[in-house]
Amino acid sequence: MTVVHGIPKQSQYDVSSVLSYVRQIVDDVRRRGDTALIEYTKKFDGVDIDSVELGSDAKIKCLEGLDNEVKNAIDTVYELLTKFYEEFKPRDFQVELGGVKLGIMWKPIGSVGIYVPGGRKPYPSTLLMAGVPAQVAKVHRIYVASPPNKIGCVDPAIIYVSQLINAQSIYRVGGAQIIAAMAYGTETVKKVDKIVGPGNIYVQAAKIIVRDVVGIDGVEGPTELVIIADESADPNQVALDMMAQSEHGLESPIVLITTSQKLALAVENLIKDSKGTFYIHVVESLEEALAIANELAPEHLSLHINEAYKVLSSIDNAGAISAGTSPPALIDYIGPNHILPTNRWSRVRGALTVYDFLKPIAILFDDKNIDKKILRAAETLARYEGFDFHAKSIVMRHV
Ligand SMILES: NC(=O)c1ccc[n+]([C@@H]2O[C@H](COP(=O)([O-])OP(=O)(O)OC[C@H]3O[C@@H](n4cnc5c(N)ncnc54)[C@H](O)[C@@H]3O)[C@@H](O)[C@H]2O)c1
Ligand SMILES: N[C@H](CO)Cc1c[nH]c[nH+]1
Ligand SMILES: [Zn+2]
Repeated sequence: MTVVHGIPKQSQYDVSSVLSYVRQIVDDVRRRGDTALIEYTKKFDGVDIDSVELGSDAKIKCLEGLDNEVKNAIDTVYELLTKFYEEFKPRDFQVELGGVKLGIMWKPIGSVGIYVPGGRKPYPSTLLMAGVPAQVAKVHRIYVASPPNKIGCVDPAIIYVSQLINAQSIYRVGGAQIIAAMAYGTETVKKVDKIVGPGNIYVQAAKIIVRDVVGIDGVEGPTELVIIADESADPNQVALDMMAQSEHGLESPIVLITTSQKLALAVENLIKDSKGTFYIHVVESLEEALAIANELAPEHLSLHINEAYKVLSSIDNAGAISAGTSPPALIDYIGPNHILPTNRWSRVRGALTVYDFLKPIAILFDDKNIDKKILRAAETLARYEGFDFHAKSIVMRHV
C-alpha cells in the first residue's frame, strides 16, 4: 500500500505518455487487419483465438453455466437503466420565433462499437451502462468488443448483456488493437461511426489516435475517486469506499480530502493493509476541500459530509457525485452511469448518457412570415461576410 499525505500532483498514468507506442499498434492493425488482431491477442492477453468474432456456436458454449442469479441481477439493472434513459431521452423540439419555425430533430448514430474492459476483471456492468442508452437511442447497429478470457471466450455475463441490447457481433479482442479495428475496419470487424467505453491507458490512447475517422465519447481511463469528508463521516464507510475503488488497480488514484485530522488518522489505519494508491490530505475548511476537488476534476466524487446536498451547487467538475447514504460503488452497478471521464476530462464532459448516441439535426422551415428585422439581419451579416449570393438567396423569396 502507498499512502501519500497530500494530493496527486498530476496523473501518473497520463494517456499521452503511451501515444506513440499505441500508434504503432493502431497502424499495424490498419495494415494487417485480422492477422494483427490475432497476434496481439496472443502477445498481450496470452490467448490463442482462431477467429476475431465469437460465432453463434461459440456464444452458446461460452454462455453455458452463467448463474441464474447473475442473469436476474442483469435483468434488474437493465430494466432500471432502460426506464431511466427513456425518461431522460431528449424530445424533438420546435418553436416559432420571429415568424419562422426553428427546431431540433434527434437522430440515432448509425453504428457504435462498445469497448468493454476485461483485461483483469470482466465488466458486464459497463456493457449495461453503454448498451442500454445506445439501445434507448435506437442506434442501428451495436458491436461489442472485450478481451478474451483464458479459454478464448468472452465473459458469459458480457455475452448475456450483448443479447439483451441486440448487439450484432461480439469481438473477442481487447486493447488498442480492437479500437483500431473498429475505427478502420478489418476482414471481420465492421468499421463503426462511433466508439465508446472505458479501459486502460492503451485503450484510451487508441481512441484519441483514431478520433479523426471515428466519433469517440471521451477519455475514460483508470478509475479515480475523491472523497470529501468532515468530522461527521464514518471512518469505516470512508475506508471501504476507498478500498472499493482501489480494487480497479494501482493506477487508480484514491484521494481523501478531509477537514478532520482525527478522521484522517482513523482512515489511514483502516486502509493500511490494503493494496492501492491512496492520498490523504487534511484541509482547514470545506471550501478549501471543494476548491481542490474542482481542480482535480475527478471521475467519482463522494461526499461524506453533513447535509451534502447543500454543497452540490459548489461542485463544478466531477464525472459522478455520490452523496448522503449512497456509495460510489452503487453508481457503478445501478447508474445513472459509471462510464465517466478521467484524467481531468470532467472539466469538459460528464457521464455517458443517451445523448452520446444521438445527434441533434437543426431544422429551419416556413419562413414565409419571417419578421422583416430578422430577415434584414441575416442579409446584412451575409453581405458583411462578403457572401452576396447568400444575401440574395435569403431575400429573394421575400421581394
Ligand atoms: N473511467 C471509467 O468510466 C471506467 C469504467 C470502468 C473501468 N474503468 C477502468 O478500466 C480499466 C480496465 O483495465 P484492464 O487492463 O483490466 O482492461 P482493458 O480491457 O481496458 O485492457 C486490457 C487490454 O489491454 C491490452 N494491454 C495490456 N497490456 C498491454 C501492453 N503492455 N501493451 C499494449 N496493450 C496492452 C491487452 O490487449 C488487453 O486485452 C481499469 O483501469 C478500470 O479502472 C474505467
Ligand atoms: N468504478 C468503475 C468506474 O470507474 C466502474 C465499475 C464497474 N464495476 C465496478 N466498478
Ligand atoms: Zn468501481
